[in-house]
Formats: sequence, structure tokens, C-alpha cells
Amino acid sequence: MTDSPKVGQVHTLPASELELPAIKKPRLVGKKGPKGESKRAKKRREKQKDLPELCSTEDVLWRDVIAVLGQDVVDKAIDEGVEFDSPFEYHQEVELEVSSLCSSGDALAVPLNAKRPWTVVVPFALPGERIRARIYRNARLHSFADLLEIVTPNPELRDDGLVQCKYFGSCAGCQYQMLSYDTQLNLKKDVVVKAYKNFSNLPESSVPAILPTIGSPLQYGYRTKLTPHFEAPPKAARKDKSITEEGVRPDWLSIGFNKVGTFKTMDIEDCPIAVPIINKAYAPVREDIIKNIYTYSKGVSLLFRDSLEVTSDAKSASSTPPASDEVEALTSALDKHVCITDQKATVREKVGDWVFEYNAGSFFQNNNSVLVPLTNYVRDAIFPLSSTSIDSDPSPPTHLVDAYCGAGLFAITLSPHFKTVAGIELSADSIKFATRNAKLNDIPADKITFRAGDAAAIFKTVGEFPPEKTVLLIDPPRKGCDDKFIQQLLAFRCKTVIYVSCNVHTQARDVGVILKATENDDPGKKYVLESVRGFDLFPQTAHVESVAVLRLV
Ligand SMILES: C[S@@+](CC[C@H](N)C(=O)[O-])C[C@H]1O[C@@H](n2cnc3c(N)ncnc32)[C@H](O)[C@@H]1O
Repeated sequence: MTDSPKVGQVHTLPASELELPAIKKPRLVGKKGPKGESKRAKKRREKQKDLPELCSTEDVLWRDVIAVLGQDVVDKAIDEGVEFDSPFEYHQEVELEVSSLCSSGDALAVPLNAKRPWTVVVPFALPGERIRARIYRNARLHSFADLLEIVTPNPELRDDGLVQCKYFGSCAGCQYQMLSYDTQLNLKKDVVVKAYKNFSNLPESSVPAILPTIGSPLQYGYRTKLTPHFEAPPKAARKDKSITEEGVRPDWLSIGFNKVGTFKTMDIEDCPIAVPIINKAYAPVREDIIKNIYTYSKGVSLLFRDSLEVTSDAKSASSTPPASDEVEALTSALDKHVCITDQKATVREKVGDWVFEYNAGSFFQNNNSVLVPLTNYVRDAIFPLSSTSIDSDPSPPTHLVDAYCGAGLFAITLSPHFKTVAGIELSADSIKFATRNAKLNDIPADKITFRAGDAAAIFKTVGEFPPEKTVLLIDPPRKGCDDKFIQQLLAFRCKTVIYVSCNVHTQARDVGVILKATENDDPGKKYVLESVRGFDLFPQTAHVESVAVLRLV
């Protein structure tokens, strides 16, 4: 059984029930234009001022809207000042033809018989489908709507039989369960292609053909972290405590994730993309919350993290290498999974033969099954040819800088291939664990060092690293690298840069800045974009991780 929309079925999604106001036309404020500026030039200047922030979610969607309507149509609407004149009323029901998918995984549809060029963003619909939807918000040349019905499905793409979650179609977590896994991977490749087209500011000739997305070995049951949440009891409900004493969930209580298109929580009993141990632990926690809900005065965001059991033996082994007869006990202890719910507890995870510990509340990649392929891919990108090949690099890199290193995932897994490794990370807590993880994996302290600080500070500390034999690995948060970091990267100019990113749009922007800044430099000093490839860390969702390889030529 699934709640996902079916042909001819009325699918009630909740967003349109909310009183979401229409987005107001922004006021055009700002500096005066140059003297003698033409009307047309003024309009264009004002148009630029109005545009969403570069690489923001709105900006990514805006580029998709332009692609559907065409730049000429968009320019004309803006010149005529009608870009916010939606043809739709709040809650109007409309029939639409889906033309493409946005990078967020939502469909972009065109109204049938519209008075003017317009687009509508609708979740869970697919290109080629005819749908019915209800408008709940208007914006610049596009509206947002809830999906009501798929009038004509696209059987080439849609297979509702693939859906494994009863909440799919209502929960905001997944977008793609009705698609084959190959289709999901192809769509993610398209997102990477679009990101480089829209945000790198590079000519086509500077961007290599985007490589096929590498899939996750697990496509369900892979998420090692889940954070369901719930609200505190409303005042009126606090007076009536009788129901929960019997363990029955009151109607107003929802423990779970956001409903699609809203900030409202929907009640979710299990999540099939999470690892089984998390779902097992979640059920009794839910029961306990329901029984004790009136003791909560604030809403809570829960944490569930898959961990290998850390025994006292294993703990002491983390500071001193284990004696050989302890190894077996340690190995078997490592294979027992537990679920951690305390933000401050230590999580233990294996990536291949490497062991990592980190604070449950801090960052670690959320899909363990893909981490060996990902780290191996990065290794092979750094050392492109096998050591037996006659063409192999006669002077391979010897030094690695891992910027934004977290608990040391890349620094540690890549350490056997380098003489010296240096990592930097803003979170002092993660650095404490990175240092501990180096010890845990028997990496000598004189080979690998981690320091807490802003990523840009690493360049001051690696003055001894020969740039022509150094690899810089970057894995920043969604906002990408700041200007200070990029300027120092350019000054350092090491031979290879591997840019891993959870936001391909900011990655494309930063890569564009780096390539443009070096395009007129002497041979050996210019960065080229050697390859870009998506990695699927989050199957069933629209999210794509991206790995870009830059090399000096
Ligand atoms: C996407 S995570 C990558 C972590 C690590 N590479 C991994 O794969 O586990 C980004 C990391 O950057 C850190 N970070 C955020 N801003 C930073 C900054 N300005 N300088 C250094 N690290 C930063 C975050 O704390 C986070 O651990």
C-alpha cells in the first residue's frame, strides 16, 4: 500500500490547507543608476537587483523556470512588469502538463490554456504526465501547487509498484521512490550537468562531459542517522491527560518529519530508507514519548544514529594499539550494531577496514554503504593510473591537505598513499575525534596532523608542503568555499584539487571562480576541470553529492 498519487485517484496533500500568503512583488530599492541611463538599461539593472541570491534554493529553481519558459519570454515578462502577475488564485485547481524536473526533484509543469506564460512547481509528478494540482503560493513567473491527481501517467518513468514507504507522496523526505534506480541516477547526472551550465560561468569547452552517477550499494535501509521531531502539547490539550496514559497517540501529536511543502510535522512510524537498527529503536522511543507527552514543555528533535557497539575493550584499544589476542574480540565487538540517541555519546563506524569514532551530534556522512566506493573513487582520481602502468605519474603526490575534514574520513582513508597528511576543520570536537581516529587506526602522529580552525588557515601551516606534490581535498558545507579560502588556494596552487560537495551548485560556482582566475596564467599554473561525477549518497531522494577533479596544466 502506498499513499503516492495513483492514476485517477484524488491525492490530498496538506500544503494547500495552510494559509500561505502569496509572495509579494519585491520593492525595487537601491542606488540610483548612472546618469543618462536608458529606460531599458534601468529595467535590466533593477531586474538584477531583484534576483535571488546566487546558488540559493530559489536561484536554482529560478534557472529551471527560465529553462522551461525560455530566456526571451522571461525577459519580456520582466520588461513588461508582469512577472509577478500570476494567472492563478490561491487554492485554484489547475490542469497541467509536466515538462521537466527541477533540481529539487519537484516537477515543473505548464498550465493548459494559460492566459500568459507561466510555470507551476508540483511534487511527485513526472515529465510527460498530465496532472491536476491546487495552487498554494505564487512567485515570479511560477506558482507552487499540491498534486491532486495524475490524470495521465508516464508509464516509461513511473512505476508505483517500486514505492516501499507508505508515507511516500506526503512526507517531504523522498521524491523518487516511483522511479527505477537507473532513472534516479540519470536524473542526478542531469542535475550536475545543469549546475555546471548555470553556475560555473565557464564556456562549454571548459566543462568535460559529466560522468554517470555512481550508485549506492544500498538503496533502502541505508541512512545511518535519523532526526524525527515533535511539538510540545498545545495548552488546551495539557488539561486532558487521560488518553496518553493508555499509550494512545492524541490527534494533535505527530512524531516524524515535515509534510511536503510545509513546516508541519506528520506522524511517521518508520522510515524504510533508514538502517533497520534505527527503525527498531524508534518504535519504543515513540511509545515512551506518547506515554509521557505531557511532561514536555518544548518541541524536541530526536536523534537516532547507527553505531557499532563500543565495548570497554574497544575503548581502551582506541588509545593503545590492541594486543594480538584482543584483536579478535575487538573485531567481533565492532560488528554488533546499536542505536545511539544521546547527542553527546560516541558513535563508532567502520569504513572498509578503517574505524571511525565521532560525536553523535556532529557531522559524519549518513550512508555508510557508499563510503568505500566514494573514498576509493577519490583515491583513484588522485592516482589516475595503476602503479604497474608504464604511463603512471613519475612524480606522484606525497602530501595531502584535507580541508573541512570532519572526523578525518578522507585524511585517514587516503593516508596510506601519502607521506604527510594535514587536516583542518572548524569543529574542535570533530578535530578531537579525527586525532583519536588517527591513533585508533595506527597512523603515526608525525605523519598526520589535525587542527581546529577556519579552512583558510591551513595554508599558513603547510608552507613545507611542495605544491607540485600536494593534493588539496575540499569538502565544505552546502554554502561552499568563501573568497578567503579560494584566494589562498590560488596562491598555494597545488597540482591536484579534489572538490567533494553536497551542493553541486556552489561547487560549480567555486570551480568556475578557480578556473577563471588561472585561465591566463603560464603553462603549469592553470587549473583545468578534469572530471565531474555525481555520487548517490541518498537514494530515493533528489540529493546528489558531486566530486570534481581539478588539475594544473
Ligand atoms: C560536508 S562536511 C565534510 C566532513 C568530512 N570531510 C567528512 O566527509 O566526514 C563539512 C565540514 O566542514 C566543517 N566546516 C564548516 N565550515 C568550516 C570552515 N569555515 N572551516 C573549516 N571547516 C568548516 C563542518 O563542521 C563539517 O564538518
